[in-house]
Amino acid sequence: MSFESYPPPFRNLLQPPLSSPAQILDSGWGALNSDPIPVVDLQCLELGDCKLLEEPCKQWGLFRLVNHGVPESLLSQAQDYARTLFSLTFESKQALITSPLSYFWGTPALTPTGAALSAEKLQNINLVEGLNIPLSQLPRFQTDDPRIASFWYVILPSQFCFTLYPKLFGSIFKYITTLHIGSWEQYGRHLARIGRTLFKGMSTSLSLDPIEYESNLSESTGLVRVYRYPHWPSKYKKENKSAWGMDVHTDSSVLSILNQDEVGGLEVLKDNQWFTVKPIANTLVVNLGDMMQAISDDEYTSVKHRVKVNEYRERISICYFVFPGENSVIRSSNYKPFTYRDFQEQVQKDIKTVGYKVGLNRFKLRDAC
Ligand SMILES: O=C(O)CCC(=O)C(=O)O
Ligand SMILES: [Fe+2]
Repeated sequence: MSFESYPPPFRNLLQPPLSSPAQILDSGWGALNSDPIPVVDLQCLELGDCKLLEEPCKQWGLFRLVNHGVPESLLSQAQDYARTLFSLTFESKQALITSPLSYFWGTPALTPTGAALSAEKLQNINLVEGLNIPLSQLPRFQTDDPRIASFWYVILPSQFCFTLYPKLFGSIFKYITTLHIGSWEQYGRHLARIGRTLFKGMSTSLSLDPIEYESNLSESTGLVRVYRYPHWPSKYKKENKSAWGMDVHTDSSVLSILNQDEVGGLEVLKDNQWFTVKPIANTLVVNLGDMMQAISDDEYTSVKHRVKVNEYRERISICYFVFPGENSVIRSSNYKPFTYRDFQEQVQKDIKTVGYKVGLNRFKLRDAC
């Protein structure tokens, strides 16, 4: 572990990792069968079995996705690039990661331009660093650094790759690209495809109006957040201080799709009980966000979740988020009509003034409470 790669306020909290047994990712049906988290098979959904979404979306607001069609090598390749990128010094990350990408730390709450919302207004600093990648703005991105460019390419939907390839990348990157383009360009496409299929299944299951279905999920809003959580030294544990990578929250998205490495730390709340979402090889984790709860008129749940930092090892996770079109109006009987833009503005205001996100309750009709 290199201390220089961490934001200065994290450094005096860290100490060299204690040796820990190598962790091996659980895999196979045995691991899935002994796990309380519900499992959804994307292939069954593609064949039209939308009923299988009901219990996970209503009772949990979260499920594990299998048979998602993303090659395992692509999932781990993205994690490897993220690890390399975060191992750059803090100062290089600040200098190299420029608009439309952004580098943030201490909180996952960002302004619309991707900057971290002022940490002193937040209740707690979270032990997390992140890279924010708004997919539709990639054509503006330019860098010659092959480490960033190659990570970048993993995420990029294919149409952008081909348009930008000649303009953006230097000769080293061109070489790397030639070797890997076939697999890298698939990553962005796969996540958009999965989001689309899931939302279609949910809309069918909820009998949503097809016109609402079109406007409530806007692929052009898709963004990727890449996170690194440092390990948490045991001396702090002895002092009984708690350490969170991310405080309890709900996502503001329609859907969030998570690719996590083997370290683990994600927990979800169901019926007042916290459950660990342990890493299982070749599975993705899907969260329903606030927009999905509103679209479904509270039939589905925007799940409360949090991330604990690991005592021994840093963790990488990569999350794809998709939202409604900024100006498309969400109409449901429990909420006053609002757009995602209204919602975001309210969230930003609440974080600045009260220190946390109030969320959907701001839009709930009184009679519906
Ligand atoms: O890193 C994770 O496991 C979860 C990230 C998350 O909850 C978020 O980005 O909203
Ligand atoms: Fe989240």
